[in-house]
Amino acid sequence: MSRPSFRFPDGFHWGAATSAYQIEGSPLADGAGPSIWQRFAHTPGMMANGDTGDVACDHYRRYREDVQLMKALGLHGYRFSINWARVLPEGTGRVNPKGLDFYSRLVDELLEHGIAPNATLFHWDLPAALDDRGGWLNRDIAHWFAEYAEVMFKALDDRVPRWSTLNEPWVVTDGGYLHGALAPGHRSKYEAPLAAHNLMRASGAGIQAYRAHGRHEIGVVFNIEPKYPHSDRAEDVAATRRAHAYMNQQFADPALLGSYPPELKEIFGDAWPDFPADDFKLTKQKVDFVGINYYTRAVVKHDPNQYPLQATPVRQPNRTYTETGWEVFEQGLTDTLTWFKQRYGDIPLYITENGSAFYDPPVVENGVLDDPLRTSYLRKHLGALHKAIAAGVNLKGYYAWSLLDNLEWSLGFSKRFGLYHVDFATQQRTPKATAKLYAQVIASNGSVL
Ligand SMILES: N=[N+]=NCCCCNC(=O)[C@@H]1[C@H]2[C@H](O)[C@@H](O)[C@H](O)[C@@H](CO)[C@@H]12
Repeated sequence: MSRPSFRFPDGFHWGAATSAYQIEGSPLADGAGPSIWQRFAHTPGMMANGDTGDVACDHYRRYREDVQLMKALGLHGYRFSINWARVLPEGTGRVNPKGLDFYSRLVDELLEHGIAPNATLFHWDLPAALDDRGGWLNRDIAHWFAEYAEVMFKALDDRVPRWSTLNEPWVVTDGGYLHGALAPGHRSKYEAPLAAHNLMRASGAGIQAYRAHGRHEIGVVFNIEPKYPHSDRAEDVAATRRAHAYMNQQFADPALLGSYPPELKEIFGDAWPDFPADDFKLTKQKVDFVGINYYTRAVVKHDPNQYPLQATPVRQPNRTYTETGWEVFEQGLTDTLTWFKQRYGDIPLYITENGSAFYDPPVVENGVLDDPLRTSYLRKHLGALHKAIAAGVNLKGYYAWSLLDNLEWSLGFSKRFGLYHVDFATQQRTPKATAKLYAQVIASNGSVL
């Protein structure tokens, strides 16, 4: 029987992704202001092993070397984020030319090597100066973000073909405002919905600014984690519906439908504000694409003690789990994409992040570090993409998470997602077997799978 062909559509865009605080290092160099992650990482007890982004992958200084790694993979594009506080040290007003210059040099280096820049304006590292003024809890942040976005568009839109306003607003509010595990470390059921709403107001204002100044494409990036009921009991089905609305609709609905799902009022009760109707004229903007970050699924059961969802994930027997505790479940990627199209219409989609953290014994043969579990994850999830495309999903590209092993936020450097291994003591980059496979996938547009 002939092997199934996994050839992807002509022109399919293959990339890799990173984010500023996770790889750059030098967080306060050349006039940069502190971000909330610079502040959070230096707060005792917040970071595994006391790890910080002070050095990380030293990308701020080694970016030319890292562009060579991208070129070696044959990447079509590179998704990176901009540290807002490098460019606007106080978050608004004064522009730091050296901060802007770093991103201009990075973009030029990418273009020189035929790699399309894909810039994310906000990947969690809010300027600390804005957090001091209320941050995502202050409705003025929609204007602060639009001002920052306009500075970036005027500086780089001549060379950056694709922009995203936000990366994964759900993680910002769930981790940073409800549970407190991420910066800025708040724990409030009243703050989380306000932050979520202002994130989407800001995203809308950023898109409006792009329509006035930009010439290419802008979108927004959501993490979507499909939810499956643990049983067909009504309480488990209802818990699954709540979990789905909370993670997968809370941000896409105001952005793409101009409303919130009713489950959010059910979840937050008196903590769910009555938002002004006019706000949805701002949150809902035409997007040129949506980025979807997919990692895993959740099997959900009712749990009256779990706050605020009254739902909890159920670990599945006889399944492979990654180092971050995420089940390898590639069917969830296909299901996510077909669901997204069914709910929001035929919007061009990119997988803007997909990858896995596994422990790899440091066995290097012929200059390559073997990582069979990560390679298997990639193969399975690219196969799942192919199924979604065959089902009619308008998928334009895929960005592997991540180019480099990097700072996995409060989990530190121990969770390694990179196509390239990083020895953080020496900063030596070493390709993993998954990098070699990915390069073959790109060169053959998927046919090698
Ligand atoms: N339970 N559970 N569920 C899965 C929910 C995942 C939420 N976290 C992400 O998606 C983050 C995204 C982030 O952009 C990147 O900066 C992170 O390094 C990766 C890896 O963690 C992923």
